[in-house]
Amino acid sequence: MSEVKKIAVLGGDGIGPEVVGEALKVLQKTEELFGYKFETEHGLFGGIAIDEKGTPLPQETLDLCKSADAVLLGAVGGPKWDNNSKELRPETGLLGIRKELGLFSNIRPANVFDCLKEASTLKPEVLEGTDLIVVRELTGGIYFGEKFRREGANGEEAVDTCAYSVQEIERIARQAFDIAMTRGKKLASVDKANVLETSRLWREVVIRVAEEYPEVELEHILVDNCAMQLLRRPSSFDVIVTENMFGDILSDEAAMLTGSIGMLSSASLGEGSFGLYEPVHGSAPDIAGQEISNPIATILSVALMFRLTFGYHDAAKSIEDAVEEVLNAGNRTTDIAVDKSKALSTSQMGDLIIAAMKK
Ligand SMILES: NC(=O)c1ccc[n+]([C@@H]2O[C@H](COP(=O)([O-])OP(=O)(O)OC[C@H]3O[C@@H](n4cnc5c(N)ncnc54)[C@H](O)[C@@H]3O)[C@@H](O)[C@H]2O)c1
Ligand SMILES: CC(C)[C@H](C(=O)O)[C@@H](O)C(=O)O
Ligand SMILES: [Mg+2]
Repeated sequence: MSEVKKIAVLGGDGIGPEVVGEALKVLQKTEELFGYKFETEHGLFGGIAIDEKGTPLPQETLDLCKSADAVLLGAVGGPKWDNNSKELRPETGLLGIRKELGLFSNIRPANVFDCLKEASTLKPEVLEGTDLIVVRELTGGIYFGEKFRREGANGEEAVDTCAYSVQEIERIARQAFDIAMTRGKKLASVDKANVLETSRLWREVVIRVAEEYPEVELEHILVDNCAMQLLRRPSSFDVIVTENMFGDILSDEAAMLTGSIGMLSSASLGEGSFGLYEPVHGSAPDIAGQEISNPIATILSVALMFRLTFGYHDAAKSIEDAVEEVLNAGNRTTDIAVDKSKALSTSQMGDLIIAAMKK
């Protein structure tokens, strides 16, 4: 009998609750197939928490996450809260939870399913063999630097500061090298060292850490060039490590190699096995409530949770194989469909995936 794993479930806003709903079906199917036991507890987070509790990250939600083995998150945000002050923005809760839980490493895999090459805007021959992971630093940089307004020579100015310590760069670099060692032993470190002081330090530290990993082939690449090379030679990348904001942007770009942002899963990790798992996409207000969102990113995030936090590799493989089987059979949600008139709903896609899961 396996021990019960406690999962804090934060549906959030927009399409968050609907994609998380499909992931919960996957948890239930895993219990039936593999005998693993999960206890799920829901928490208010994001815009809905602002509406009901007056803050995007209520203390009880944070306590719930801290008492859990892992967190499953949908997405937060939406136009309703866009003009709120910083404290009352859903996104502030997202940054807060990452910081409070010490989740400095954000792993965003982009592997291209052969049958989805048709959904990508790139030519199939350019995509051939593309399987990369973006390792994004998640609790530092410009997102967390001092921010303020001031009176400048020409009137009001806004200031965002970007800081990185050696220790912050070292730990994310080690994570990325460790991941590269388990894969193709290639690491691209992305920075803007021709302009930014934080990037100069980033490069120095990555070069130092690289001495511990002589087997890994290290490439330094400037972020603007990387954005271009991701579209020109995506299959040449294995692991990409970069700072917070560059990682945010490059991972959305990498999503389009897979066909849709609705395909990209993520794991946010700290020093231990605890992790927060969420799709890379947001709350998609433009399609919220229509039941047409793609639940695969969230379902694949559950597979990441099984692998990285629980060590349930059999169940993770069952999910990944089921997703591939369902896609190979031609099933598509709107975002990845060529013929949109035949697209499935969110729950139809979820149901097909759980039906395809095997022990
Ligand atoms: N982790 C998060 O919670 C997170 C991440 C990104 C954005 N956001 C927030 O979400 C809100 C909307 O942001 P945005 O529109 O820039 O980005 P978004 O990722 O929500 O949507 C971008 C586009 O992708 C589509 N899309 C996203 N997920 C999809 C899915 N699963 N299936 C099909 N199509 C999908 C949307 O319909 C939209 O056209 C903002 O408030 C933003 O701050 C939250
Ligand atoms: C919503 C926003 C704060 C968030 C980020 O920039 O980290 C999102 O874009 C993401 O990628 O998770
Ligand atoms: Mg983002």
